[in-house]
Amino acid sequence: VLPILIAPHPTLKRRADPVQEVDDEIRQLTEDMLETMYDAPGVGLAAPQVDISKRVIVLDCANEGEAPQPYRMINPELLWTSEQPDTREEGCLSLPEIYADVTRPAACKVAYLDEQGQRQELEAEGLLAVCIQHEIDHLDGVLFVDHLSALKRNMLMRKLAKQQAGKKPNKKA
Ligand SMILES: O=C(O)C[C@@H](Cc1ccccc1)[C@H](O)SCc1ccccc1
Ligand SMILES: [Zn+2]
Repeated sequence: VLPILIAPHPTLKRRADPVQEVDDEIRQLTEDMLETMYDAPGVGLAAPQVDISKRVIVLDCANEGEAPQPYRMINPELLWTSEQPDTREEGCLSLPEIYADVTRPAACKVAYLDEQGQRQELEAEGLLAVCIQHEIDHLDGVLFVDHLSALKRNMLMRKLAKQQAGKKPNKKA
């Protein structure tokens, strides 16, 4: 299980680098990320969240009790997003206990390389579409709070800072 970065952190605001070759190191990274995601638990995870600035995301939006449906996406790109919007309360493993309604295209189509380096295309709607867009945002240094008004974002980031201050033992003490 890899440590997940908590915002604010420079890696979370940086544009991640494309993967040049899908090799064993990248395949190991996707497995480590899936293990970390399931442990959190979450339905998605982007490499910058574990302090690796590479365009790699993993997701599994299967419901409890359903068979897992893990996706490993390398260099994912949105080919198409629907005009039709959808609003859903989002959270983020890098913004613990922060939730807000975010409006995004309800459906999307993504192209990516799978763990064998094969080009795949996937059309998604519902939670899967939201998750894909939320994770690709991470690769571009965008957090879900960046889709909110400055007022709301600042309020939520102050709440996060206060919450995190309360947690970390003061080294000096
Ligand atoms: O931090 C992340 O990127 C993982 C998020 C992805 C996500 C956020 C909002 C909506 C869809 C996906 C985590 O999965 S947040 C935890 C969670 C768990 C179940 C359902 C929704 C969010
Ligand atoms: Zn997130």
